[in-house]
Amino acid sequence: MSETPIIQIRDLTKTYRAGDVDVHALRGVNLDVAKGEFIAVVGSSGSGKSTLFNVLGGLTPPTSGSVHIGGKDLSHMTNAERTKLRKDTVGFVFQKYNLLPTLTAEDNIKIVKYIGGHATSFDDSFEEVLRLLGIVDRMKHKPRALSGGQQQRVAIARAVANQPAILLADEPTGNLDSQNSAAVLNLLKDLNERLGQTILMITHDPEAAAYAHRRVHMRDGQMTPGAV
Ligand SMILES: Nc1ncnc2c1ncn2[C@@H]1O[C@H](COP(=O)(O)OP(=O)(O)OP(=O)(O)O)[C@@H](O)[C@H]1O
Repeated sequence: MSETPIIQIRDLTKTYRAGDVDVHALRGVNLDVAKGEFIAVVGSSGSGKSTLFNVLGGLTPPTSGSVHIGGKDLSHMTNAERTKLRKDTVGFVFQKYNLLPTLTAEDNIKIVKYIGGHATSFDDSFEEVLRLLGIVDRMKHKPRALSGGQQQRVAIARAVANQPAILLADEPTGNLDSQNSAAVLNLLKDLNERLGQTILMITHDPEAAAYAHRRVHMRDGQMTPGAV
């Protein structure tokens, strides 16, 4: 029995207006992502990868085409609906960890829950996530007292704190040495395999892409499939 894909993208276009010039960042992208997949999005600089993530994450509206996440159509959402999508359905991890320097690791993670109006203490299932990420004993530290790899793990914990339907990771190992990169990639793999987290990850690194089940290529705003 085949389930409806958690992400369905059809004929998606995004055109930016830069002065008098139209920049066609996405030119008809089609993609289905099954629940529980881990997909690497690869492609040269300027091919449209970040634009695709910005549309999927509700940060920017598409120009045409459709995007369904968990059955909801993003292309016709109001700004308020897109904000809700960002809060409830999508988790983001970036190359820069974007942690608040004055807050402890614990509060950096919990802030998502405060904003979301949810519980202010970690429940048992989230303690499991923290254990998986290997940061239980780092919760009282501020970001400057953590290594880059540890900061990225805190950022990942924050991204999955609300149990998002999809996790979007944009070059999550771009700032890390090879040892920390491997640790972060193994954690993403664990989140995927043990908790069934659906993950899309942009990367320039073929070794990072090899952690995914499937690799898709962006080129000039279009997508071509590719095997890992
Ligand atoms: N806000 C914007 N206004 C105008 N043009 C933009 C904007 N954002 C992106 N672009 C253009 O859209 C195209 C796709 O950019 P995008 O950032 O999506 O590519 P990318 O594949 O993520 O690149 P990189 O790997 O360098 O991050 C590029 O030509 C870029 O210059």
